[in-house]
Amino acid sequence: MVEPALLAVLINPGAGRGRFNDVTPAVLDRLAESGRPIRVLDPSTREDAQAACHAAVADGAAGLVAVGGDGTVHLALQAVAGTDVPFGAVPAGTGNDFAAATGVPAEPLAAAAAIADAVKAARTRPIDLARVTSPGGETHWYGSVLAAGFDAVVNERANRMRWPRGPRRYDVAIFVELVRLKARRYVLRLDGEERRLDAVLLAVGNCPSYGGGIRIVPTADPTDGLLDVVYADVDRPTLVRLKPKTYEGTHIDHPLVHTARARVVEIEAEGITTYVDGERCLPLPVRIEAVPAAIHLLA
Ligand SMILES: Nc1ncnc2c1ncn2[C@@H]1O[C@H](COP(=O)(O)OP(=O)(O)OP(=O)(O)O)[C@@H](O)[C@H]1O
Repeated sequence: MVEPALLAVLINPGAGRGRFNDVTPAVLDRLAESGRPIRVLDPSTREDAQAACHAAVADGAAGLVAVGGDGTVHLALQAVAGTDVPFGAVPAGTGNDFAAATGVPAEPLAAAAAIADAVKAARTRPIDLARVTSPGGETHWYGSVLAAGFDAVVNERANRMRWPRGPRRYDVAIFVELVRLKARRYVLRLDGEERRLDAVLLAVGNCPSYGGGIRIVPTADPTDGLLDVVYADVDRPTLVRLKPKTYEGTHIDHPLVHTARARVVEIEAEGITTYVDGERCLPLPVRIEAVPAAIHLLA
């Protein structure tokens, strides 16, 4: 008898500061209700995790499931994008923005049950991804948001800092970068149409949010085949006042906050390394392309 193709499950035990580790066995039980043998991938480094995802896809897995937050989803997306291997997300991170935007149940066990059902019924939904390319041809996929302004600079500073640990590091990085805040000169090309602008904030969304519910690109829709862009040139007090509004996405009502939509977005500026799905990505300049139906979501 031929064994049915197995369901590969990438688990990030560090996601959500480990607070979902207790439910992992029950998540695996739910996934097993799909009737597929489960293969758990729990590599110890990000690089091993990436390699294990690619190997699972190359071996013809029936699906690849990421149990973790947006960083874990990001790793799995690099392997499933553009293939026929379906993808499932079980939200178990600090930020689960991709899962939230694509209609995945917020509760890990409910998400796992929905994936098992979808596998059994061979039911998937097409979801767009964005593909970022450097001038040298290096490419990365992302699901949620590319940050190329203040938020990217804050991430970069926080990553360089050794102290303090935990979320306090971000508070310190935000403070330092607010003090140093200055607009940068960008060249933005939207489907080839060039805009030269000064901005402190520039984000490109396939989905609306990052950072666990910050709706920085609130109009983004991962099923419309397009990317949404938000940029703003505001001073320090205005940026601080706009921050709480980003949770609702109402910052885009401010007259100095601009939105746009395109299939291909090109960005140039000096001294910025982009962040996608909360992960360090390519330095500018980059080209970002919306890729319709790049994954088949189990949900
Ligand atoms: N199996 C793994 N082993 C080691 N690192 C991993 C593994 N899976 C994912 N990672 C990395 O762990 C980091 C955090 O993962 P993720 O974003 O899923 O969790 P989070 O709790 O939402 O994130 P954060 O700690 O940034 O708040 C990411 O950089 C991701 O690439």
